[in-house]
Amino acid sequence: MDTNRKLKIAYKLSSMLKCELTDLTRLSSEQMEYIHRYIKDHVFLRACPGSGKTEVIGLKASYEISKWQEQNIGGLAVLTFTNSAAKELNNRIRKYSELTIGTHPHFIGTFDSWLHNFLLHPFCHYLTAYKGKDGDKSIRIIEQDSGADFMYAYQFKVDHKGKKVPVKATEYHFKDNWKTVVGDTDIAKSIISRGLTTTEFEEFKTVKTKFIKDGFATYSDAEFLCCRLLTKFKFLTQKIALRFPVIIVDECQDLSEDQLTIIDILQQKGTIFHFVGDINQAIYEFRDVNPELLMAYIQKKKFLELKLTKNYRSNQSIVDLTSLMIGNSDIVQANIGNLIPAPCILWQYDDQSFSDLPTKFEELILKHSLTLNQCVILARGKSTLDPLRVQNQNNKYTKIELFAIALHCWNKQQRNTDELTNALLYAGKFFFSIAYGGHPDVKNQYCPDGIDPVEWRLLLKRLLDEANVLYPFKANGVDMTWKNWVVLVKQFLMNKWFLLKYSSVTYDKIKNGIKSPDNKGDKYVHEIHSFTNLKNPFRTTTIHSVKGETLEAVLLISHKNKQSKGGHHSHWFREGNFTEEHIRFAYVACSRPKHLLVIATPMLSATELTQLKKIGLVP
Ligand SMILES: Nc1ncnc2c1ncn2[C@@H]1O[C@H](COP(=O)(O)OP(=O)(O)OP(=O)(O)O)[C@@H](O)[C@H]1O
Repeated sequence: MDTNRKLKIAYKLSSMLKCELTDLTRLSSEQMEYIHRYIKDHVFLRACPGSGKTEVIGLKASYEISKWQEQNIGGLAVLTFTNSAAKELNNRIRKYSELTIGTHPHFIGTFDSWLHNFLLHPFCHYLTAYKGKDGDKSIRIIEQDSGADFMYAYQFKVDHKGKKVPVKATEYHFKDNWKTVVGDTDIAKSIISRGLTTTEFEEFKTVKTKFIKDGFATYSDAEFLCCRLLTKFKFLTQKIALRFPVIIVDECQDLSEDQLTIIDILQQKGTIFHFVGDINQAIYEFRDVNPELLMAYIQKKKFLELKLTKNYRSNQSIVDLTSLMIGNSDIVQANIGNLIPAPCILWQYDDQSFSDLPTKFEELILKHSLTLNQCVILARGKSTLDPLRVQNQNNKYTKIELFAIALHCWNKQQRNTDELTNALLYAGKFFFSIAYGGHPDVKNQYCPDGIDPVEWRLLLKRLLDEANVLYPFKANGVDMTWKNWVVLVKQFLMNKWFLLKYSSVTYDKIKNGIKSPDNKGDKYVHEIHSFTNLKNPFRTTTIHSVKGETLEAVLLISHKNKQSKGGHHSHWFREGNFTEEHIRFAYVACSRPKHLLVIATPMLSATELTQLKKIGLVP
């Protein structure tokens, strides 16, 4: 698009929308092209990370809404997949358009809320004959992991691996007009994958039918029921297609198979679809999302493909590295310069240095004057991160301090999950280090070899409960010093030593190691409170939870062993094979930061090191 045309469109839009001319002149030709594009063609806007999708959809929707009166029928739907993304879209559209209070006849929200409000709740009872309660026939959505008591009415037992295993109606769903059952939990998947007998299949179906007839559905059931509704009641499909003649789907890579079926039915009745997204950021395989199906659909229906190829988020080094990860040979241009000379860094850790990673990251952040709360530590799974969530500055607690912290976390009023995890972790480390030899493994709360991890956890819980005599760290209402507290701890350990099954030493052998921290004998034990508040200063979270975000720096940590499901660096960087979901997870993580990306791996072989250097990481 030449400059004159771009300027002309910018003038036109600024007179129609609530925005300054400069908001529009900074847009790229690609962005402008899509915003100004005729709405009545099916479009796939293929966007690279950081290409300003949200901004572009906000402007596009505002522009279409401002012209909508002419069309006089139905409304525009702008759909996305998480509540936070829906909120952000809503804000952008309101910022540029005249929408003030409601959005009628338009709809801006999640795909699920759109489906439930316009199809499931008002019409599903025609399909299921649900009688409703007090005249309300809307469906109650039940979470897949619901532990509610009433769910026992929708549970049955299946023979599996020599045992009777309970299965709830929330653990699976049907597709293909009740012909196929799909597991949604590990156990249901495992049962279904070994093949169901006809009787078992019928039992799955009977229990699900009862669940649905009683007015309940999981999210997957809701999609299935909506597919059934649209297939069975053609007049309804026609009405929905007229009600929403155009639908824009943001983050289209997250569309599930059933959602795609719903789209296809409406498309055949005339609804126009605009898909906006990045196929390489599809990370919802667990709920039947397969980007290949989406691409096949786009090609079959001959969607017009437009592209956003400029990255406004990250510097060129980060952009180049992420392109290499997914085998993208197109040039993606970065629009910000390098603030840091070599912004893609590789660290290697061993068991000792692992816990120092946050401190090392903090030093780097401060050195480059980045904003701490815009920097995040990421891993694929929580287990990699658990040991890093809380620690003192160098994580070198003495044995007795570990025990005091464990008790402090355990006895917190309204203990949250982090505190529970930490209490077990610190207690595990304490008892492991005083009573057992061997290789410590943080994963199962330092469970010693030969002990069942569940048994170990129960033992830790029992010891922490029975140690309530040692907490709070007071005697007769007065704060205790370490010197005095050690005496009580020793007494406790002597009495409870028999509980530490298979310990490799006797209490007598270890008792001298139970002592006050160096130079702290006369200090108060309760000062440990401030230790436990010394959280690692970073948001420490999984890749899933930063999807769609822009950050200043990311430390992405590889799990230490290859057995981790997609959490090890060898699952992320695969020459010649770019289709696996593990790679897309790493791609989402690496494409979040603006200025700095650090990848921390366990010690690497020479070949691995060469491979990581080749994609642009600097050791
Ligand atoms: N034309 C532009 N000029 C300057 N900055 C822009 C432009 N378009 C978008 N941006 C900025 O680029 C950043 C990334 O945009 P955004 O978060 O919308 O990307 P995205 O396409 O949704 O990325 P992802 O899919 O990776 O989450 C934002 O800070 C946004 O304000």
